[in-house]
Amino acid sequence: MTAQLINGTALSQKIRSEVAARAAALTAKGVQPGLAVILVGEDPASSVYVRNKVKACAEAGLHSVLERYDADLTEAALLERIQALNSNPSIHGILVQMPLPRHINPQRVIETISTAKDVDGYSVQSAGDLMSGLPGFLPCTPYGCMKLIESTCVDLRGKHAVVIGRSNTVGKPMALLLLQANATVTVCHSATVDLKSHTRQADVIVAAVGRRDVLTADMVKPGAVVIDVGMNRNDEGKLCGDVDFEGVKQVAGWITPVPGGVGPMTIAMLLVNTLASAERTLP
Ligand SMILES: Nc1nc2c(c(=O)[nH]1)N[C@@H](CN(C=O)c1ccc(C(=O)N[C@@H](CCC(=O)O)C(=O)O)cc1)CN2
Ligand SMILES: [Mg+2]
Repeated sequence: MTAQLINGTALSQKIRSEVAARAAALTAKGVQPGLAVILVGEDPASSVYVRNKVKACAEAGLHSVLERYDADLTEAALLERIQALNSNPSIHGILVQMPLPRHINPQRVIETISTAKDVDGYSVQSAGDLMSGLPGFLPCTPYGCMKLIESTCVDLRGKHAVVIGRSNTVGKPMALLLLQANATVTVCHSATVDLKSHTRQADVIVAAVGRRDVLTADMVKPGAVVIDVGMNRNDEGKLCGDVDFEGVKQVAGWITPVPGGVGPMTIAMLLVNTLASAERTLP
């Protein structure tokens, strides 16, 4: 058996076209959705991601501003910039690219972003909204993973989903979203005893650890849906996920590749959130 590929690049393109159509309609009503992207420092990967976000905005008809600062920007100066963007009516979403330099407290930064503009869905309020089933911005990566799972047409109701990883940005919100979709959810992590005994029972596995080969073929039930959030480098320096793709695709029913799976969906869902934020400003 060979798994069917879940193509995140194709799905993200489709979502971005839908965003473009809705953004055009909103712009015609006098509200062009606007995103502010803040990058502090010179991290090469982060520079690529913010460039891709700005480009994705332009392609979908969203207006964006990119603010780049040197790595020695003070936390106070960054908070001041965020406050200015909070009160700028042409900006509907504010995003501070992570990771930040070590002298800046990321939680303080995130909490300074107005909840109404927290399109990364990282704030305590957004997390609480998700926890409570209230409307709010969903964090882009787990939101994208849900869209990838939906695209398989596998009904999550009553299914066993195993999330490997418990980060605030992926693992925990992922578990809540799967729960909301009526799956039975297990969260595994670094202290989990016998990870394989859990994953072997799973109909859906989301691997979000940040370490390659966390999930191998012997750990997967035949036919399972496997979503790989990892972004690592193999011995040849090639990008790879947390899943042993070549092995697991022989067993799984569906699988996301890296690259071309979850990554592109993160940016697509950022556009969805920014558009939704702008739509909320209409009377
Ligand atoms: N404020 C935020 N910071 C960070 C986030 C985030 O959602 N908000 N997520 C990551 C980085 N990230 C977006 O910011 C991101 C990472 C990867 C991709 C992506 O498309 N990856 C490609 C491969 C790219 C490559 O070749 O290097 C893929 O998987 O196909 C998009 C967005 C951390 N920081
Ligand atoms: Mg807040």
